[in-house]
Amino acid sequence: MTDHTPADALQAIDWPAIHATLDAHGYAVLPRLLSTQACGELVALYPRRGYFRSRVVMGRHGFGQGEYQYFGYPLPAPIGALRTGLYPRLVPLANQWNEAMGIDVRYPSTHADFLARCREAGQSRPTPLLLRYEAGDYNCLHQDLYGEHVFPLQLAVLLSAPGVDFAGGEFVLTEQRPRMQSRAEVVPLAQGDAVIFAVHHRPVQGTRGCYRVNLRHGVSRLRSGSRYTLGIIFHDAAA
Ligand SMILES: O=C(O)CCC(=O)C(=O)O
Ligand SMILES: [Fe+2]
Repeated sequence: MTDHTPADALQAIDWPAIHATLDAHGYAVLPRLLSTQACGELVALYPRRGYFRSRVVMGRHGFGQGEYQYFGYPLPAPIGALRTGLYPRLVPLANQWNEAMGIDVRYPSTHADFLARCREAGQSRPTPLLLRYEAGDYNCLHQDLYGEHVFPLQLAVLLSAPGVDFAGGEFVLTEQRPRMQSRAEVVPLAQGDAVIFAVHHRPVQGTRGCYRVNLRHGVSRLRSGSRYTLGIIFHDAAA
């Protein structure tokens, strides 16, 4: 979508189809959400420390191997626009999921109002991030929970070109169903593709009513090259 703004790209998406896919599988891919050029511009931010509030070396925390940096406020324009523009498209599904899971929380229709709710609970630090993996690096299965307030869907955009910039490094999701063994799903992504996925859990309709499955996501080991990702999480983090 080289000549389109993020707002145009979001406008062109068939959201009912995305919601149906998220309901069925817990994740959905938005092909070519970002152009090759936009991906390159985001990767180029990585060494520019002024954009970021903190850097995490994953190996120091047992999170895997590789590193990531959280953006500070104000977010770079394309990231802020994506976060603000995506949120209202996901609210109807987030509210349906909570209703189906018997969770009382409902989400306000604008991201500004949801961030205000986060802030009142002490969650005021921005969570969008850039991740960088080199050969041998990986991201252990995890959930991006940063406090009491959680928006149930998040997004990751692959900024590098698989097969060109790197090999291996697949995006992986696992689902743990109650009293059952976990199931893994590998999500093939091209450069600029985004995957929307459940942060924590999602409802699944069974023969005897609705149950919750617990999701985790991570990245398999990079065989070679380097791989960058943009992560967009809608709740902010506690200090
Ligand atoms: O690098 C990836 O594909 C996964 C990034 C991630 O864990 C996230 O965006 O929350
Ligand atoms: Fe994550």
